[in-house]
Amino acid sequence: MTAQTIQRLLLKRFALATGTYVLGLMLVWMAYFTGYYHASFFGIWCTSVLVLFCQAALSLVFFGGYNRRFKDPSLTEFQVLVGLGWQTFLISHVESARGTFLVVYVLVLMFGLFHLRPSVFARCAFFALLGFAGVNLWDASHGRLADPGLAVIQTCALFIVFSWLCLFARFVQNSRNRMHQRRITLQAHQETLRGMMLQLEELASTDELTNLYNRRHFLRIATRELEHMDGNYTAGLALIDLDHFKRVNDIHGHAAGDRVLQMFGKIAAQCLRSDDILARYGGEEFVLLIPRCTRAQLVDCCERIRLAFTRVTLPEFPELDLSLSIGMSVIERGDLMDRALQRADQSLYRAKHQGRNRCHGAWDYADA
Ligand SMILES: Nc1nc2c(ncn2[C@@H]2O[C@H](COP(=O)(O)OP(=O)(O)OP(=O)(O)O)[C@@H](O)[C@H]2O)c(=O)[nH]1
Repeated sequence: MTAQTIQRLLLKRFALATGTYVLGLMLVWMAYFTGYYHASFFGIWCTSVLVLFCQAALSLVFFGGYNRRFKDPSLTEFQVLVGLGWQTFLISHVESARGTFLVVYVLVLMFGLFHLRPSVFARCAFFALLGFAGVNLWDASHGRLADPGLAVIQTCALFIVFSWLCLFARFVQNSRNRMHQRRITLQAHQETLRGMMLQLEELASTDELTNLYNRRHFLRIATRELEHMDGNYTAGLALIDLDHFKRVNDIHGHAAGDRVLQMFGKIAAQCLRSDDILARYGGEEFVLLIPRCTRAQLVDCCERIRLAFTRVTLPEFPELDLSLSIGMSVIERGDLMDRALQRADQSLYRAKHQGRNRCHGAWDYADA
């Protein structure tokens, strides 16, 4: 959850609390007009203004984002304590209706049930009980408590309800912790799965001998590249085939052949830019796609690869004489990959038949 989403939730919660205060005040005024709230009109008016003023000040804190500077940006404990303070103040002004207003204690504490740590919640409940008992004791000491027995029963009832709420708060907190733990475990599993997916994708797209892309992956990304091709540019395609590779295998063994294939991958990659796409097309044949490339640039690049490969030496096979042939084709916007590959293949065929160790472009024949 982002900080913004959390703040939006906190604002909603604060608005809910303010709405509850307004309803509470309406209840107090009803109690006043029905004769159950004992205060002067000025007194109840001042209390109402003060309650609304407190909420207005808190709204400045929340809507100004200052709540984020606190360790607990929801300011739940503070809000609950303020609510309990007002409730105790209300209780001290009602006598026969005191029992009716007890339910407001539960309402205020419910506000902190899901957010406060069990110990903090218990502290708030204790504060509420102390307030209620204190008001009754104060009234008793001033001879104003009409029914002391009822006050004792009410205090005991509050104690039982608060104890139950404390247990419930602990249960809620434990459930939340368990869910949090599960979410973390789930996230860790997701990370592992994502890593495994990446590994699988890499395995499925890479030729394990040369570490180059395989044919399937090349066709996928090359086709995508052609689809997004800019009409102002052409792309270069080359089919590269190692010359007399069968001989390498036959004379020096399969391991030597493998080393040569790996060497080619390394050497060719050194001659290319990072966005050029080189792949093993099959056996000792490779394919290269150079995005945004002119005919001249394609020839330059292929010649560079050809010459670099002829200079390759393997210390364990010093007598190896390596070369390769390349068939090239330029792709324009709207061209099909299959057709471009066919042109490059025909050029490669000609390069082979004209003596190998050379690069041939499809345009050489098209223009002729
Ligand atoms: N060592 C090794 N050899 C391979 C691999 N894949 C294909 N080959 C061999 O590559 C050789 C290809 O031979 P040919 O298709 O006759 O081609 P060539 O000998 O290079 O002849 P030209 O292409 O006409 O120059 C075969 O002997 C295959 O066994 C591989 O992964 N490792």
